[in-house]
Amino acid sequence: MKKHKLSHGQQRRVQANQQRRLNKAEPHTDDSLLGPAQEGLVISRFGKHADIEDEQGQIHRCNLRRTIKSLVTGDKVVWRAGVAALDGISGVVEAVHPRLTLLSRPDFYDGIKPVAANIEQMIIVSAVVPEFSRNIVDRYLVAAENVEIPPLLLLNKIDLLDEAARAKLDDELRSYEALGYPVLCVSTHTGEGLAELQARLQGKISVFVGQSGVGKSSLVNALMPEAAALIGEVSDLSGLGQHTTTTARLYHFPSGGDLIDSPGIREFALWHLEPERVSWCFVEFRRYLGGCKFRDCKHGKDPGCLIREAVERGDIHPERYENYHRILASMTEAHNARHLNRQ
Ligand SMILES: Nc1nc2c(ncn2[C@@H]2O[C@H](COP(=O)(O)OP(=O)(O)OP(=O)(O)O)[C@@H](O)[C@H]2O)c(=O)[nH]1
Ligand SMILES: [Zn+2]
Repeated sequence: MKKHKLSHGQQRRVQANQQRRLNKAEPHTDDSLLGPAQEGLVISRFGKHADIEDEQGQIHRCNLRRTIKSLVTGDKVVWRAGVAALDGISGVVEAVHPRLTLLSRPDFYDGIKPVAANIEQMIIVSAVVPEFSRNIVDRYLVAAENVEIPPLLLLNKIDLLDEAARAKLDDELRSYEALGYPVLCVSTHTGEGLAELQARLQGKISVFVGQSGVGKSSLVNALMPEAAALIGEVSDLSGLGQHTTTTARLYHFPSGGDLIDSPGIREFALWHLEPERVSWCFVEFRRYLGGCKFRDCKHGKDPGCLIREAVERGDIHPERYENYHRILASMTEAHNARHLNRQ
């Protein structure tokens, strides 16, 4: 779509409106009444406010300084407490610390929208029934590699497998462990593997991602019974009435570690990446990248392709190679479909 140009008069009006909005966003707090600067953690962000947890675990609803360009759940901040005002606001966020990681999603208006910061572990949940899907797992692994958040493969509903099926699955899983990915089999029904999962959650911020029906809600329920009911609902501590259905929220597991969750995060998926990036996201391809005979090698039938040769030698799993091409093909298809829609 073509953007049309604004006249000078229109531009001035747009600027004046923006300024008015900014003025409104400025905290009505009197700086002389603010306490000393302290560290905090963003539990949730909505509109012009954020719930900040202090180092004692207390939550304060804060305004944001105008200088803050972006603030999301999981951000570590510097903030100052103020006198609780009638509207429930009791502090100001002054600055945001640099982020270790950032999860974003495509946004219709802004292109891409940040959703959560500082996630340290992406738990890719899949179910072993109707069957374990390498293709889905590989797509999520690419998504995790792309945002550079270490993944953990979690196979749920393990109670539904008999011994033979379990042995077959273990073979498949060993090929992922060989790539350096940790793998864990659990059952929220029998409790198998949950203690090990709790150990894996310690000391970091995790997210659960995976397709509908794999058991993410059951997992949250099993690990955090009292918070599960809240997730995806309105978080409204002050009665301000903002609906935050899609806002991500940070929860503490009673057994240690943190979870950032929202319906949007659970559906986190792979969107368009450049083909070179997809190749890089297949960790076992990295050592060969740049070494193929042709610089623009598509790693298909091209002569002198190091990656295909590695598959033929048995150094790369044939299904990983197949899924790599499937991912590229589905991206091209989606890209072409979008392009057609725009014409
Ligand atoms: N047999 C078995 N069934 C399970 C297990 N965990 C979850 N389920 C069942 O799987 C179904 C889906 O579980 P949910 O927890 O709702 O899955 P979800 O991933 O949250 O799905 P959405 O809410 O659709 O995103 C439910 O019927 C659960 O009872 C398990 O360990 N074993
Ligand atoms: Zn190649």
